[in-house]
Amino acid sequence: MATPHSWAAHAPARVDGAAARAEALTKAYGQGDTRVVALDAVTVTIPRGRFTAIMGPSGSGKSTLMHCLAGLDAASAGKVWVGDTEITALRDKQLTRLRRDKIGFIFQAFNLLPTLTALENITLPMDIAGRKPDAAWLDQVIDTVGLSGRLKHRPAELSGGQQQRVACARALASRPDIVFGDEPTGNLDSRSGAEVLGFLRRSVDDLGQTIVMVTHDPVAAGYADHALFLADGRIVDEMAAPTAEKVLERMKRFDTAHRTS
Ligand SMILES: Nc1ncnc2c1ncn2[C@@H]1O[C@H](COP(=O)(O)OP(=O)(O)OP(=O)(O)O)[C@@H](O)[C@H]1O
Repeated sequence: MATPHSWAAHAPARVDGAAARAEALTKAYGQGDTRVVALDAVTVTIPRGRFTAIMGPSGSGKSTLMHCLAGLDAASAGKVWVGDTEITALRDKQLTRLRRDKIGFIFQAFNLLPTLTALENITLPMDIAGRKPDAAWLDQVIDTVGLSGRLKHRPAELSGGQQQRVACARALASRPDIVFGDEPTGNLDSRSGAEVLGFLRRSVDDLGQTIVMVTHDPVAAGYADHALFLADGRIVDEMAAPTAEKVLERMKRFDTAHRTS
């Protein structure tokens, strides 16, 4: 399977600054004896116009990091910025607006509305926000996801991979600054997963999108420009131009460390 070979080969035109960043980001759940530190003073920068994969063993804090960077979960300490906006300083209403206008989400479950067509699902968040989609951009997104012939179909008439491509198009339709994916291929067979990952890759290369994806799958991480590795709530390693093989090797070292600790 083709995976990106080098960072430079996939560099899009727009690679200026940080799409998001965190400084000493700490997230703890619970109190006293039941307190769990899911993120322990994480400092990280998500580069604009790149595809970043977040990897690590189960329970290492991947989803928590994504949720805090996306403003879905509040930090216990530290600061988070999306673009130039410090989201840890925003009130709920401002945060909701920022999430709606600047961030796209793709989840493991496709979360499509069964009664709406593919096209209606894609434009739903913008319809709710009372915003008109940019027609040229929407055409480009639909073209990139390869759904042009299926826009009138309802989710039940689409394969899992096609449904997730609708969810990808929905995340991109409002032209967000950053798209977060939490195991976006977790419910797909490997062929459908490859389709979705290929689309995410193209949205970075052709549309200049910024993507952050949490995944367990080394093959999925091989589509990214850059992988971050979390363990016990800390970033313990980074890898430029990851390949499935290199990521698998790195993940095996976690297993060994776990067995010997
Ligand atoms: N709502 C919560 N309440 C209490 N503890 C939580 C909560 N959410 C996460 N945790 C704990 O925080 C730690 C990090 O969880 P997180 O879901 O971020 O890990 P992960 O790397 O995404 O795991 P997985 O790969 O299994 O999805 C874990 O120990 C988890 O049990």
